Amino acid sequence: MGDKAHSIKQGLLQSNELYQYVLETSVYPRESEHLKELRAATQAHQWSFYSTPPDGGQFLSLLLQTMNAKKTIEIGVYTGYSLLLTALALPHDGKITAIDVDEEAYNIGLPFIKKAGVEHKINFINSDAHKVLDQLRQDENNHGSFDFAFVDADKEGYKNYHEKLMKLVKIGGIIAYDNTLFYGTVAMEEEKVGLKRRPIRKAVMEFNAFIAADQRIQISQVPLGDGVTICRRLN
Ligand SMILES: C[S@@+](CC[C@H](N)C(=O)[O-])C[C@H]1O[C@@H](n2cnc3c(N)ncnc32)[C@H](O)[C@@H]1O
Ligand SMILES: O=c1cc(-c2ccc(O)cc2)oc2c(O)c(O)ccc12
Repeated sequence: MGDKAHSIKQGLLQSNELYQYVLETSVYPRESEHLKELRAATQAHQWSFYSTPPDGGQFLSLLLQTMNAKKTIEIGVYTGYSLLLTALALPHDGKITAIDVDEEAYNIGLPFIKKAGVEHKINFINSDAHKVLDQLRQDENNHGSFDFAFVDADKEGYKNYHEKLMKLVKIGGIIAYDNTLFYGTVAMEEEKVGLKRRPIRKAVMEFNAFIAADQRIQISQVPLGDGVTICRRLN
């Protein structure tokens, strides 16, 4: 179900055919039915392109399970594709703090989260994530307590999120940032990028340079989905 949902996009690959090949060979056959259903329900929504692409999602799921993540934080939930894949990847007693200003979008995905039997792992906070991170930081018990963070919200806020998350994620923990190649616009001349995308492209480019210079983390720029940068906290 919903396997054509991403057929109009080629992601960052050379061709649509190659992207379809990856999806149909390696991703869709292994995607949970709950994720397929949530993805299909999201298609009717006006910002369905916000949803984490299934190939990027599959990678995050592998990462979460490889590192035995138990306590995670997600900034930018939308209808919950990345949230549901995280909840499915965590153990039964895993916990996710999920933050978004848009509760209506979350309610579109919630029935699928419930059907998958993983709602108990999720603490959804309907608020501005910058404020929530400030509140979490005020309690020292939260310092170094998260195994994993996924950031997929306001791209202009990524630098700010990074400083706050560096306190909350444990040494050896992972912070994953989505859209760090932003449709490939980061490598395009500004004049060739549509006006609407320019401010986000600029913010993403500044963030990429900033993160590359941060010696407190190890990084890898993964060209999956819309580009995901994986950061491991070193100290
Ligand atoms: C790209 S979508 C997230 C997609 C989601 N990860 C998924 O897989 O479907 C970005 C979300 O960030 C939320 N957002 C933007 N700025 C925010 C902020 N300052 N605090 C909390 N949520 C924010 C938006 O409401 C939107 O739902
Ligand atoms: O085109 C977008 C825009 C955003 C975006 C920009 C600013 C915000 O405050 C929130 C979201 O996010 C996107 C995204 O995550 C994606 O996967 C594709 C496109 C966009």
